[in-house]
Amino acid sequence: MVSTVRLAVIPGDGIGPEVVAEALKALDAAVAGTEVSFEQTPFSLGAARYLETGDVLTGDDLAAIRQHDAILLGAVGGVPGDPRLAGANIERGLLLRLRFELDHYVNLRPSVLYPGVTSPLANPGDVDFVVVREGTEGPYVGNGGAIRVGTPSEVANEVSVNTAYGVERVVRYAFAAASARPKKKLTLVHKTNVLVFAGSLWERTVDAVAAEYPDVAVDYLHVDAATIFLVTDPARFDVIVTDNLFGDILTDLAGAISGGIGLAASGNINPDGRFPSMFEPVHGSAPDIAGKGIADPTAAILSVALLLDHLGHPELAARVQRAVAADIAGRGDARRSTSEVGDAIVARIDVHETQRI
Ligand SMILES: NC(=O)C1=CN([C@@H]2O[C@H](COP(=O)(O)OP(=O)(O)OC[C@H]3O[C@@H](n4cnc5c(N)ncnc54)[C@H](O)[C@@H]3O)[C@@H](O)[C@H]2O)C=CC1
Ligand SMILES: CC(C)CC(=O)C(=O)O
Ligand SMILES: [Mg+2]
Repeated sequence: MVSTVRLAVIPGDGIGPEVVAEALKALDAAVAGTEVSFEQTPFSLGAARYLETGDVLTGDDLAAIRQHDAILLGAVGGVPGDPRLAGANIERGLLLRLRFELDHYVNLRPSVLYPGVTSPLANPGDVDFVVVREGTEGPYVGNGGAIRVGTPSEVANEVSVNTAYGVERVVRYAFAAASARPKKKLTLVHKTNVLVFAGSLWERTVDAVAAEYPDVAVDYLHVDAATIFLVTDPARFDVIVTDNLFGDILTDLAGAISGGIGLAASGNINPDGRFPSMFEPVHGSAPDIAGKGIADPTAAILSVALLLDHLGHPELAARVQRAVAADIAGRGDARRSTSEVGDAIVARIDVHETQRI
């Protein structure tokens, strides 16, 4: 059946537009010759737009984005500490607002150590796990405030919000994901020994849902210990379920052990399908390398694979993933530009049908 997907494209700031350009080339190649096509609408959003117009995300922007089936985002945010962006809070006003308004309660972040990738770990073993990070609650909701700001007696609060409704739905998603994977293991990561109220809610919810999934082995790690095991024994993980903040931190580490942040893809999923889900690399706008043409676009390209899978085209997703795996296997130490990596992956997507990897 012929289908046209309405795709909102937010290239964003820094290396965002550079990697999104390559991701779109890969998307075109993946759907070429199929009955799936994408109708793209670009949205100019991010720090650059704010500096030009003073707008971060208007009601009209949001309404227009909602009309799409999916979103591809590069990265947003300027140079950390740039005083011109002090009042804007691009990350909260744009990125987090999209995640909250579009109810992206699952932030899905797979980590796979592809053959040929150099991990900084001596013996990484079989790294193939996925972090299911809660995406709409936790300390990122903006529930806080400060008094006596700028004085020696300043007090600043940032409250973590955890609701039974919010925790249960993401835990259910994580169990279903674990049950569908070969290892069938779920690890709750939290800090229940000190964050006792939220920790207890997460623990009780996991225990309750676990009763419905006797096939899934469940364990628990405090987040500090989880960082140890991600480095010493990442193969022990299968599905990690955790809150918004811990998941943010753990997935940069997960990216680093699986070959670098330039390979780490993610999906901000609204599993109910009421709103468009949003796919983006785990990394940020990397102002330190922006404009140099050296950003690795692989994470953005793998985010396209997650997008295709989410839209019900696992065979097209696999086409992209196989091309990436083949490119990675042959990379060696040669440094390539952003577009050279994109072109090489696209070439492998194109030959996919004749040269199965
Ligand atoms: N989803 C998003 O839009 C995110 C936005 N940010 C924003 O991005 C800006 C920069 O944040 P940072 O903390 O520096 O994190 P970052 O992820 O942008 O960069 C961290 C380090 O990783 C490197 N790096 C990142 N992506 C890479 C790639 N594709 N290829 C090669 N190297 C890569 C960078 O050069 C830098 O050395 C900030 O404004 C931050 O708020 C940060 C994380 C996520
Ligand atoms: C604004 C931040 C929450 C973005 C980020 O670092 C992430 O989602 O990984
Ligand atoms: Mg992050």
